[in-house]
Amino acid sequence: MTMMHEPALFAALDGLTEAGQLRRLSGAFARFIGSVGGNTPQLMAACALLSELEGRGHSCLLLADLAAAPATLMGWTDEQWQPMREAVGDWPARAAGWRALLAGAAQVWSVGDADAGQPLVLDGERLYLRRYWRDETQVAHAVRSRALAVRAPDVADVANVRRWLDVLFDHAPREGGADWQKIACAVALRGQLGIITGGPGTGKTYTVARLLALLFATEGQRQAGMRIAMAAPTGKAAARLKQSIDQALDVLAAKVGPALPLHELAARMGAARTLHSLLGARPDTRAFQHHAGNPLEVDVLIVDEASMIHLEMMASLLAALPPHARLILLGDKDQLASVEAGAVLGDLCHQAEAGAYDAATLAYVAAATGQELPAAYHGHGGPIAQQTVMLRQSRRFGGPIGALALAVNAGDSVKAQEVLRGTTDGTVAWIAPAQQSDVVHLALAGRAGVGGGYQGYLRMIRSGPPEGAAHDGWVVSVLKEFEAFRILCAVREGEWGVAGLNEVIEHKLEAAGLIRRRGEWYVGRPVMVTRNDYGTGVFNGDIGLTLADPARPGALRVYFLEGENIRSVLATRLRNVETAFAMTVHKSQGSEFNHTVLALPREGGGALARELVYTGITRARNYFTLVSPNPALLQEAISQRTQRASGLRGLLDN
Ligand SMILES: Nc1ncnc2c1ncn2[C@@H]1O[C@H](COP(=O)(O)OP(=O)(O)OP(=O)(O)O)[C@@H](O)[C@H]1O
Repeated sequence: MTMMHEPALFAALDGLTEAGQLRRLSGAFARFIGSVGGNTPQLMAACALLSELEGRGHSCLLLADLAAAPATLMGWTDEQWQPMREAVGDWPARAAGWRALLAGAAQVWSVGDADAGQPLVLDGERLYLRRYWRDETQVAHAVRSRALAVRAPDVADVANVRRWLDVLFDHAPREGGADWQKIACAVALRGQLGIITGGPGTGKTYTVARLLALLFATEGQRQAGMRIAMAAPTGKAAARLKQSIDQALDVLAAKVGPALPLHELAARMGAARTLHSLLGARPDTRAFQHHAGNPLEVDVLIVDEASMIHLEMMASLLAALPPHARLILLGDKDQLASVEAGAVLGDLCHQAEAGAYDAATLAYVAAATGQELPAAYHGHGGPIAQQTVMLRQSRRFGGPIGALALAVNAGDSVKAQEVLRGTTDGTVAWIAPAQQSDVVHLALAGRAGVGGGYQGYLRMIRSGPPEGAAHDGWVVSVLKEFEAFRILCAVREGEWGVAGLNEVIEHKLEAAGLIRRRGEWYVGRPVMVTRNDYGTGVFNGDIGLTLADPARPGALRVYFLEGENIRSVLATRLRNVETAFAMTVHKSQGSEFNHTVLALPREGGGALARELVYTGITRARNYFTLVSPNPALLQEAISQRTQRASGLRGLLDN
């Protein structure tokens, strides 16, 4: 049956799609929902918005947002919004009005009522696609029960913990004050969940290596069979985690000597894996081999770069973890959230800055570390806050890059501009207003006095391996040289996006004689994998370099660096890849480059926010260059925060 309102509403949805403001999928979803039950224009409009928001990373639609200002929420102009507004007619101005309306729809399950498996879920003041509601509820439940499983260690145990902590952290923090690293270890030790957040170089891996040693030291007989696994969302981040932990354990082993067999611990840990591989991803299905019915065989699981984990993955991970196992999440809560829906780490850490530690935690921390936390960190933060510690002092990020990251994170664009303009030692530079040719120049030769640029690794490729050098060793050095520099884009499309910049950079490198393009594949082409491919063992986000195959004249192979090792795949076997001289900030998470260039576009279009700029800056190890055609845009980006609608915080705090 065609309803009276449908033609106008369909036209409005199509209009928004054509204007690039609505995914085709969102319009189709609204139509689908309208076709499977009684249909009102309000319900269909809400569905289109819900689906659109899901595509932008939100896990639900807040009815208050729906009632207040959908155009602002969606970033639409009044003109773009009006046709939909008119087609819908009566638009309730209060969340309660929407709630009553949606609760009456046959396609919506109101939590608490009899469940008939409807596709939409109304939970309080939030409307969900069922899958996200289920994932969110499961994550909240699993995380809470882990956090609540805090053991109250007896006095002798706490004394033992304190003794070991004093051995493992044998000097006071540099700037005085609380030793958050030590506190993080103590807190993570007492339960099945430990969340350690902090910016780059604040010692997350340093701390977790000590936590492992502490576990090893305090578990007594149980340590012998302790199964430890390490994972991260990407292969690169996993390899980095493994490398840092191994190094930290080496240093520690030398320090503690035979009192603790740390080499044995390191040997027992094995490689770090991607979450996909840990959970046993299978081609063509979202289901994993490991789940509640077939849990992972681990006692301790350390997961790095947790800000990149999306809601569905977190739900799968928690489901697959046996109840007795300890989960340690490491990550920077201020980084960009996952591309897919959810901002799980941000939600879990929403009280991390404040601490909000209750009396029991404060007493335990005092007993286990000898530290009385200042009143500013006291509170009633709920179970997750008790198991969360934020590391606040960066060891690597002093100087202008650190100051810039701090200013951006604090939303202080005046300070950020001061650092960008006032830095004279070359560590930070701002090219604005910039031309595309400025980026091209950086891509070729880097910045004067600072270096970088792609000519270094391309020259190494042209010269080939030195006499007598092993091929694999040479490939590692070429890959490392390539990894020293990267151009990051805030957006995908347009002159200042990934596609536009890759095109002009390739052109320039070819004109300079550094690459010779013969069709899609050529020697020196950096590529990024855009889809998991189980056949070849490459995963979304992996970055490789194309080189001649030493075993097959004329053939090309793509080499991927993992720690000190390489993996390679014949170029012709890789289907879902794109050129990666320039890549998005999103895809750069989990990586760091000696010199990082961040290119902002001419206009923001709602895509730019503080988290994106912060994530871009913190990818730089020693040098950072900001390139922007429109200097005013930086301020706009810094003032905007990414807010993702989710019910997770509420569920966690209840
Ligand atoms: N308490 C400390 N004393 C001495 N050195 C430290 C301490 N904490 C961290 N470091 C050193 O600082 C550097 C950064 O630490 P680490 O790699 O653990 O930081 P991170 O937070 O894991 O960084 P990333 O964000 O890159 O993962 C390392 O070289 C580490 O050895």
